[in-house]
Amino acid sequence: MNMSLNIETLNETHQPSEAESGTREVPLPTPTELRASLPVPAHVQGRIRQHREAIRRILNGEDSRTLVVIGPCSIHDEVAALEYGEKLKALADDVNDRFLIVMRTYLEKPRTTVGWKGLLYDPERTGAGNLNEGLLRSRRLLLNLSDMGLPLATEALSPFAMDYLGDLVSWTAIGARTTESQVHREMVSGLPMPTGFKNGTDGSIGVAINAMKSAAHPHHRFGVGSNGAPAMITTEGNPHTHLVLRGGRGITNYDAESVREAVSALSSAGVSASVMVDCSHDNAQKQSERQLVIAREVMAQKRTGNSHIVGLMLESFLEEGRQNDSDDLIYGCSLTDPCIGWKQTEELLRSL
Ligand SMILES: O=C[C@H](O)[C@H](O)COP(=O)(O)O
Ligand SMILES: C=C(OP(=O)(O)O)C(=O)O
Repeated sequence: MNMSLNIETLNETHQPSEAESGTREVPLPTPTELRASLPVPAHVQGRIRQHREAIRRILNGEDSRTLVVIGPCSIHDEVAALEYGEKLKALADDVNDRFLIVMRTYLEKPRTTVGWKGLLYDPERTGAGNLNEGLLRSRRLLLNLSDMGLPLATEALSPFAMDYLGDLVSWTAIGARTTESQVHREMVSGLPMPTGFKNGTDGSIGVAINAMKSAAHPHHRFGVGSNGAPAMITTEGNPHTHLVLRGGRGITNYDAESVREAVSALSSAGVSASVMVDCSHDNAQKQSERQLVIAREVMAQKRTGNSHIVGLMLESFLEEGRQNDSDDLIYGCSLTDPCIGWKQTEELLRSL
């Protein structure tokens, strides 16, 4: 793997310039440059195409397995993420007859107000931000995880980030805070992988339904061309989208009645009625162990005939819970939302 694009060279050749407003600029490599310096080997590219297709088949009801998008709320430590990935890959192979397991590799975090925004923005978590380093470390991590044979999922928060990393991703989420955004809907219209739209933070599913309709359409949007210059990007429309139920404003929406209502609204709107249930976020009300109860309850709905439920999302890491950032971090424990630990994860997926 060619690692020749290094941060020092980039920062030397592109000195920050002071704009009139007082904002600062640090140039970044173009997406083409970053992809060329850390390319995806041909065998991994082939596997990613297969993973995307396997997910599409589940969404279309052609494969009865359950799609499980699982992993840390956010990645702050690549070593722990790789250890988690190795364990998850072994487990995924064992339960492959029932589940298609996709690892959450969330490198960007949407914040309610402010907070650490993820490895991509601030890999050292100093608050200073370093997108050059964040891009290199994020792409390297996704390459290493992909090389293990794991399908990867992420939340696409900045449309620019997908230009740098999207070729390594098999399933994408648009988060509750951005489902209503036209810019995100336009981006999904051009994404080559299946994408889930979360319901809004207030629990509304109408915004996700509108997002699915919009993303299925062609769009013209602002973007960056392959030479790194601004370009008008024309997208074809992404027909492989679905709703993710994550609860909202403290109210859950994973129960049979809520799922039925969602399926009926999706069907009336003429969009895909396949639903993934996010067992975390407002459904779990920040109590990680509630995810276990929710996953069992949702799988029971599926077993008793609700074929519209195609997937689960779970937040899981090596250690249970969460921690505040400090100089004395617990290895493998989330810095953002609480996660179930590895032991709980393994027990859950083997027993479901
Ligand atoms: O998934 C993680 C969080 O719920 C999301 O990023 C919002 O976090 P915040 O409310 O702590 O900012
Ligand atoms: C931020 C996330 O979810 P949501 O958009 O549902 O809050 C997430 O899945 O990490």
